[in-house]
Amino acid sequence: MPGGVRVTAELMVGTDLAAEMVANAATRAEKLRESTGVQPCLATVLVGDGPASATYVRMKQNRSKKAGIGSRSVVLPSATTTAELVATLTELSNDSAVHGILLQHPVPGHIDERAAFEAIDPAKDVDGVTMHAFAAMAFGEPGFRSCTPGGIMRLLEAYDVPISGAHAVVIGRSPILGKPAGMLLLASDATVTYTHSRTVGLPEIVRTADIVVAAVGKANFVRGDWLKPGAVVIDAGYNEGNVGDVHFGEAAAVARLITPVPGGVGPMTIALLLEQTVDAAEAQSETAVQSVAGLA
Ligand SMILES: Nc1nc2c(c(=O)[nH]1)N[C@@H](CN(C=O)c1ccc(C(=O)N[C@@H](CCC(=O)O)C(=O)O)cc1)CN2
Repeated sequence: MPGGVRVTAELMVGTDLAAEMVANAATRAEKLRESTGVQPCLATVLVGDGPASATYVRMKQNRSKKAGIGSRSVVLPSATTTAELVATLTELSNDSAVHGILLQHPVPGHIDERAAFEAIDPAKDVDGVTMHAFAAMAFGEPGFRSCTPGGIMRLLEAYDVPISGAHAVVIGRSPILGKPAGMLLLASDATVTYTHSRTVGLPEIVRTADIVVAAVGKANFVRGDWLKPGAVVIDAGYNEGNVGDVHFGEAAAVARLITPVPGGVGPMTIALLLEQTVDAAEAQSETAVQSVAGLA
């Protein structure tokens, strides 16, 4: 928690809710193992040696392990080509012992990340990065959610934030965060404004928001005087040193509700990943049973 600041906003804490979700996923994983002998398994794919990405992947593996979810770790060199990465993801997609696949974002710049994401079988896309998952989010249909955006929606729900009719301003348009976050908010009947690096007059636009989702990857980027008093502020930033995209001290004096960094959106991201891995394992073992019975 950022120290020494005057906080008038209520904190939207993700840690407890995330812990509940992980405990629930662990119970379901255990039940599945007892009833079918199947242990949910998440394959993580990391390309290159970026220390932050390596840390996040390790966190995902450690938390999987604690929840009784198996993990398969694939680490590829920075020079990996798009074709090689696609081949790895296709192989994992065809491996019946793997139920969920996560390709850590970002991949090195020479790789076509969209082509790589699309090599993930939608049934194993527990990180919600394929176009299939995006369409389900956009149309409000069931399916895997991108983990941070899905986690944000759970937090908004847990804190009874009215979404229908609210003006939500999303800052950032990354494929794993800003874009799907806007789609999920739209599917819940918010009026959504996407903003990004080419947006003109960003502070004025943000000042009209009832809900602000900051997902730019720039530490302390959103200032207190950009916010409408009483706004709900979701800080989805994960910058070096555990600093968010929102200037917490300034924003917490203006907002009604605000997520802290750390302890806000971050833990929800991993909790949803584990929950969706168990969802995938349950669905795949059900399909396997049906196919043995000649029903699938
Ligand atoms: N394929 C994906 N790539 C990336 C994603 C993603 O969801 N899918 N998200 C981001 C970062 N990220 C996971 O990869 C991530 C960042 C931070 C946290 C987190 O829990 N942070 C803690 C603080 C860190 C700590 O406890 O040491 C917090 O906010 O409380 C989780 C996930 C990038 N790429």
